[in-house]
Amino acid sequence: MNSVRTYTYKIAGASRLSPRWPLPAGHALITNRGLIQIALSPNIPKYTICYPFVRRPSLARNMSARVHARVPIEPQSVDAPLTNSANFLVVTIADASEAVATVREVLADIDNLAKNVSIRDLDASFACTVGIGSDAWDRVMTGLPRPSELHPFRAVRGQKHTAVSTPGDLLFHIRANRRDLCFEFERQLLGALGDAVKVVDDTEGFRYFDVRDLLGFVDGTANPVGQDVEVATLVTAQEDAAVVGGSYVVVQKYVHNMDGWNALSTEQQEAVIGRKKLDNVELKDPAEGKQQPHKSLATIVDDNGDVHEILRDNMPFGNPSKGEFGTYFIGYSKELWVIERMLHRMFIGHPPGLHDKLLDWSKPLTGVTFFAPSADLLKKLR
Ligand code: HEM
Repeated sequence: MNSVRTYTYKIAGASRLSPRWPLPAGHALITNRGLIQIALSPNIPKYTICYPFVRRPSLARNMSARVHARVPIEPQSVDAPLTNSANFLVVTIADASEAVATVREVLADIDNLAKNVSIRDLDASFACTVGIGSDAWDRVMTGLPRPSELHPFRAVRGQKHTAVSTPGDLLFHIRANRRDLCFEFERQLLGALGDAVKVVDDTEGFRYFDVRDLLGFVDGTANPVGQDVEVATLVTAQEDAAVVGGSYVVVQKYVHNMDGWNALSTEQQEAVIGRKKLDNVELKDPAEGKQQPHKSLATIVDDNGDVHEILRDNMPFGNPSKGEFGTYFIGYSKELWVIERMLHRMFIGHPPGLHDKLLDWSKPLTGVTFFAPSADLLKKLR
């Protein structure tokens, strides 16, 4: 992947220069939306002001003073660490205009609601990320910019399996190392929302042994780490200057046919996933045109050879007494098309017809797309 990173800051009274991409390393660009983007190579520290500015060095001199007063755009806690417990709460918003007003109030104040709970154990890595669905965006975020790629989840119909599209206006991805913190936050949140919303799904996820899913495989290994998390998940001005710092979020609640899965040999299961079960070592990809494992179908390489990563925070869920065993898939990306292409390759197959065999034992019950705006954009609801 390209090693040049682009950071975006809000600055006061920015002037206008027409965007020119890609921005070379060590160059900065002032956009017409009051944002400055600075492309840095790894050997230039993050907060250095870089010269020359694109096109107009005289403007650069004027701007440098203002850049010192920059305020980094604050994302939501998309990059929160993997935790032991989580709730994936999906709700729809009632029709009444008072309902929208209540939702706006609660979302604008969500950081304070989170503080109520997180302070009670600062080591528990409590975080809540709010996602807003396509239809709800125009109702809730009135007067604020709309993410350019945001649209309702598009069902993907393969020959054998379908990625269904289901309702959902808001997602609350609640995470903590303590179940009681997730519970308490959800209690306060739903209390504040009252009958402005209707819960369509609330899945309680738990960490299972060494980060394994209920199929027995370590899940999350190929996630980006360190600075690559931000690169994979947060929209920059290159993708969409209006919603910088936000992230697309796709969720799907899968249930597994455990009897069928357990009837396979370990080698058959490993061929489905593309990794060894015990030590998690990656298997070699089969030849092009042959049945591909899950991990290869979910790897997106563009025409330039760049890999487009996403951040997953999948969680097992279930209830043995009801025969329920599942994986809640959640993927964050700065580009919605990346997750959509993964789904296409999984359900239609690559080549078409050779779908992801994981689906023969995993059925999605839901499918919803959201956009998690930056924390700054949420505060604009105040
Ligand atoms: C039943 C649901 C699913 C299960 C149990 C599951 C499990 C796994 C496992 C065990 C791995 C290999 C280890 C790792 O890198 O994490 C993996 C990789 C991956 N999965 Fe899934 N997955 C599921 C659904 C999905 C969906 C719906 C997507 C995307 C739309 C997805 C995207 C990925 C990606 C991007 C990788 C890493 C590929 C790589 O670069 O090696 N997964 N998954």
